[in-house]
Amino acid sequence: MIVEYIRYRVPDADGFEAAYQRAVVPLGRSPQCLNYELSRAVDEPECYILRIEWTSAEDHLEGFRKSDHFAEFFAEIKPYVSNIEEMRHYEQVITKTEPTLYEWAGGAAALERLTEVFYAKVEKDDLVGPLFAGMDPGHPRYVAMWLGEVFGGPDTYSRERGGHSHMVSKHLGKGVTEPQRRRWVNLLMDAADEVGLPRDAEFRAAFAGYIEWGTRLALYFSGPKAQAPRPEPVPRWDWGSRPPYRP
Ligand code: HEM
Repeated sequence: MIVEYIRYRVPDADGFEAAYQRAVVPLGRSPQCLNYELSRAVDEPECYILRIEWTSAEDHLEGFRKSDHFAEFFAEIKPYVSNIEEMRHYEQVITKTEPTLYEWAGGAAALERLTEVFYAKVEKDDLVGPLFAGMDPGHPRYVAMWLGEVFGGPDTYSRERGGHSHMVSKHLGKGVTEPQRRRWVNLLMDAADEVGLPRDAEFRAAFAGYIEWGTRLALYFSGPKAQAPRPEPVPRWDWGSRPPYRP
């Protein structure tokens, strides 16, 4: 993640804020933008800072800047370009951070244990087993790499396995049914208990949230209406509205 700061000095506060209200719609829709915030200086109301979290500087410059979202965004804020005093990408050096879901889960070793136990169950299962007939022996490890990256660990899946589009393409045409999706979820949750993934409510809610979301996407991408995936970064999942409980 990289943070872009844009500092403005703008006399026309109302017009500027209204333009940004419109501009953040395409900005927020773009997959490269993780978050944004526009703030006004309390002691000097002409000064604004726009803070945008991007998945990476390259995703910002090569992905967002070349997308239709950028064209829409730029059309709104173009009149204020000459008011920019600084525009830079910043790397975080020191921050107050929560542990990632990856760290909380126990890192790569815990996720590899999880997927090993899970796929052993999958292979024996009458409903989902046939989908995985002839499965690549590396599959459990690849899925552990994917989960690790999603949950805030290293970007190994992107670097070694072709990232988001490769993962999605593996599901195309598989024709997964809703009962199969649900069985996949149930078996994964059983495996999570069996290998001792943390049982606290906050972790399990975030974990289940991603699994619910991810399996519903897998269902869609495996089905007849699926469109080929657009290039986009591996999704990142975090604690949501419940950070880890620490008494
Ligand atoms: C959160 C949900 C899911 C995640 C994170 C996930 C993850 C993955 C990943 C990373 C791959 C590609 C591995 C590689 O790099 O080769 C893959 C392939 C596959 N997934 Fe999923 N998946 C999910 C849901 C599902 C569901 C619900 C099903 C079916 C019930 C399913 C069936 C398959 C199959 C059949 C393959 C191809 C395996 C092969 O190469 O033979 N996935 N999945």
